[in-house]
Order: sequence, then structure tokens, then C-alpha cells
Amino acid sequence: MSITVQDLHFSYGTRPILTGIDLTVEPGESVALVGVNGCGKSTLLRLIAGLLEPSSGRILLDGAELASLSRRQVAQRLAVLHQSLPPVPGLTVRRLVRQGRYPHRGPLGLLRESDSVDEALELAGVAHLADRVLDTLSGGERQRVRLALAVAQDTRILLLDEPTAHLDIRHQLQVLDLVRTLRAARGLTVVTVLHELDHAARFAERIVALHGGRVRADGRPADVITPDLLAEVFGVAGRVVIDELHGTPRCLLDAAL
Ligand SMILES: Nc1ncnc2c1ncn2[C@@H]1O[C@H](COP(=O)(O)OP(=O)(O)OP(=O)(O)O)[C@@H](O)[C@H]1O
Repeated sequence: MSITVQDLHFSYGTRPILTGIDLTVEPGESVALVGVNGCGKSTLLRLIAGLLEPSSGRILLDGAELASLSRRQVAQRLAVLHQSLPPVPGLTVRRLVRQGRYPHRGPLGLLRESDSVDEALELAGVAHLADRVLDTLSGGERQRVRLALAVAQDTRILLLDEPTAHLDIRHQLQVLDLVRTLRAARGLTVVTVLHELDHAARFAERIVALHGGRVRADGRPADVITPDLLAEVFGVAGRVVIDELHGTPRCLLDAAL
């Protein structure tokens, strides 16, 4: 399922955040969104998810205007891994992940959820936490539960906002690998906000760098991740080398400019 963003503008109040974003993500493509804190990455993800309304411009999912789709229709097409979970006291992991199945509820309100919920819990590596209450989990455990919730929704588009936040290095790699495997198996279109440029370069086919409310660079990791980009977008002096094992760029960061 494709995502098309056309001349998108968005402001919080009078403060412009995004000013003329054009972006097409092809079906089955994996795109990493990068940029400095506060540049509007999460805002763009929330706009694509229909959680915010653009000031102007259009967003299309497989050619259908996002604005013309109901919340349920949107939820059948895309799942979002947010940066936080709903603060519902006493909510268990399994009950939360079951909520991911609601867009697929039948006309009689019947849910065929148990297989998908178990599969999602298993895939995200949190099956052993199924009966735990959310607020007793560690940051990393909660992060993987958020992934299970998004996976359970079983959509063709996955929008992931910092899926590796709070995770130790092994779980970072596991989660990114899992997303890559799911994408290949289910033909998912994936847009991921990532701070770690080496991860973006290795796990996404394409990197889009936001800067000053616009797309500053968009292309294959080796074309986007350059010393110029590190300096201009991130304010960092650095070198870029190619990791021979994976054939992807890696950043050696020398100093803040
Ligand atoms: N609800 C809001 N009301 C007003 N301003 C907001 C709101 N949400 C975000 N902002 C501001 O909009 C800007 C973009 O925020 P956004 O969360 O999209 O950035 P980001 O690139 O995802 O940042 P980070 O890397 O720090 O997560 C920031 O300056 C932020 O303070």
C-alpha cells in the first residue's frame, strides 16, 4: 500500500513545523525518517496516521484521500507504534494487544483475535509478559509491547516512531530485524523515525532527512548519509565509511559543530 504526501504544510498554532513536504512511499518500501530533535518527524508520522490535520496539502493511502477515510478504515490500513502507551491502570499486556484487533471486528462485534494476538505477542518477544500489568514493565519491555500492539493490527502500512527507544543493543537489533522480516513476509510499507543513523542506513532502503520544515535529502542511504548532511542537518563533524559486511554507510562522529 502506497503513501503519498503532496505539498503538506502543518503548524502548531501559528508556529510552522512542516512547510511543503512532498513524499511518496511505494508499496513494500521501507523508509527511515531522520532529523534533529523537534524537526517534525513525529508530527509528519501523526499526519500520515490521520491523527493530526494538515494546514494544507494532501495525504493519500493507495490513492485514497486520507481525509475521506473513517477512523476504522484508516486503522485497517495503517498501524502506528507511538512513543507512549495509554495510561490505563491495571491494563494487562494481552488486553492492550487485543485492542489492536478492534478495526477487524465483525458486524456482530465478534473478534477473531486470539491467533493474531498470540502471534503478535510471540513475534515481539513478549509472550511471557502477556498477563503482566503494563505499568509494572520496564521501558524496554513496554517498547516491545507497543510493537506487539502495532503488529496485531495486521495492516499493510506500519508507522514506527522510534521503535528502538529504551531498548538495549541486542533488543534494538532484534526489533529492527523483526520489522524487516515482517515487511518481507507481509509486503508491508514501513516508515520509521530513527535517531541512530547507522540503523537507518542498515535497515531502511531509503532515508528521508527533514530539516527546516522540509525534506532536505531523500534517497538511498549511501547517497543521503554524507559528511555534508551530518554537518548541515545535524550540526556534527563526522566521517562516513562503508561497512563492508553489510555494504551500508556508517558514521564516525567527531565533534559537535
Ligand atoms: N501538541 C503540540 N503543541 C505545540 N507544539 C508541539 C506539539 N507537539 C509537538 N510540538 C512541537 O513541534 C515541533 C516538532 O515536534 P515533533 O515531535 O514532530 O519533533 P520530532 O522531530 O519528532 O522530535 P524528537 O526527535 O525530539 O522526537 C517541536 O518543536 C515540538 O516542541
